[in-house]
Amino acid sequence: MPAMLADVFRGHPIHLPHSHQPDFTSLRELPDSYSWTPKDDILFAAAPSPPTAVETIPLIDLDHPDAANQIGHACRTWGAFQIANHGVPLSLLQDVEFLTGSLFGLPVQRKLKAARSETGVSGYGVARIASFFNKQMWSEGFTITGSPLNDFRKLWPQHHLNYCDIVEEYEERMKKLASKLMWLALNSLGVSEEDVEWASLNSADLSWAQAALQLNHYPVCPEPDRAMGLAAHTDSTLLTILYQNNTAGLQVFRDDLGWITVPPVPGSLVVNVGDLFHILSNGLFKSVLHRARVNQTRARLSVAFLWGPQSDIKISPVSKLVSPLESPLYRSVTWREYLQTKATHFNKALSMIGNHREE
Ligand SMILES: C=C1C[C@]23C[C@@]1(O)CC[C@H]2[C@@]12CCC[C@@](C)(C(=O)O1)[C@H]2[C@@H]3C(=O)O
Ligand SMILES: O=C(O)CCC(=O)C(=O)O
Ligand SMILES: [Fe+2]
Repeated sequence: MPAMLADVFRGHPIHLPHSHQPDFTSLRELPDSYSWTPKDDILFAAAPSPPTAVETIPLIDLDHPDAANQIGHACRTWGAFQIANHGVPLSLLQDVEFLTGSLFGLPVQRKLKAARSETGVSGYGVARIASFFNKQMWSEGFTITGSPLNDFRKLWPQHHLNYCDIVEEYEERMKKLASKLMWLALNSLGVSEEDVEWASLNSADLSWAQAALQLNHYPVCPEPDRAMGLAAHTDSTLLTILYQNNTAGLQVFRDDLGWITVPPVPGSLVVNVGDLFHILSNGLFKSVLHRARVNQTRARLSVAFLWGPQSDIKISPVSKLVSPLESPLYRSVTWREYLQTKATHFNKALSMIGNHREE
């Protein structure tokens, strides 16, 4: 029985005050505990892109004959891109958005019945990275790993089965899409299935992979310029596929450009390179630093499909991508070890896996 994501934080309890969430809707002013300054996050005030900025992550049509190269280029330059013609039915995206809105619209006491435990992954609460910041984030989240049945029964005693079906179908579609994207990106580097033996059993067998679904809600905020929806982070995944409702808020960071907003494109999905893909590609693909801002007029919802290998598979740079005269940039690591390193060292985790830490 492979170790599952749900066990990953058993030895890493974290105390987060899920139950002290304010009633976001009733606040006219931002409480001090939600007011961020550059002292709370050094990149908080880093150059935001002007509203007229033309540059943002590329939108790639998966039906385009050159899609693999476009994906490879986006992974090397931005670590993120949007996709159209991805094959996930619009009706399913709408169902997932409806489920997410309905979940966060429940009374807080009901949501707390499914609160995430201190050592758990699944359930309702603030993002796990909240423990690294002095200020609170203007958001609430719900994480799903494995079957959501038990949690959903507590949330919707009558309709939980319908919602479970939606999650199951969404995860099924997402895992096929994630695998397709991974191979398109790797193929663009000349890496094929024989070069990654743990993932190459046969392309229809995705049992080497696992995932978590993170639902996010960013309520309308009275003072968005001082608030933070989800603080800057990279995902620990191979790839993350993100659905955002029709409300801007996601930003990606580029050293040369600062924070760049990712405009919502109806029906499209955002793809982020995660830290494990950065490691696998020996640093050629960049795991993207991203965050979510909030606004004064429209609540924002997002759904992140966080995808990686089974917890005990060792990920190391593909040997074809390491020059014969150099050692790999990263040592090998399982997703379990990496999540645990991240739980303790947050954004330093990737450099801690590096083989050249003194540089
Ligand atoms: C598999 C996982 C990735 C994640 C930690 C988790 O165990 C489940 C939630 C994921 C999430 C979503 C919001 C941002 C993030 C950094 C966090 O705090 O929880 C990611 C984690 C991650 O990618 O490291
Ligand atoms: O809400 C967003 O746009 C970002 C969400 C995110 O980064 C995450 O869930 O990991
Ligand atoms: Fe993220």
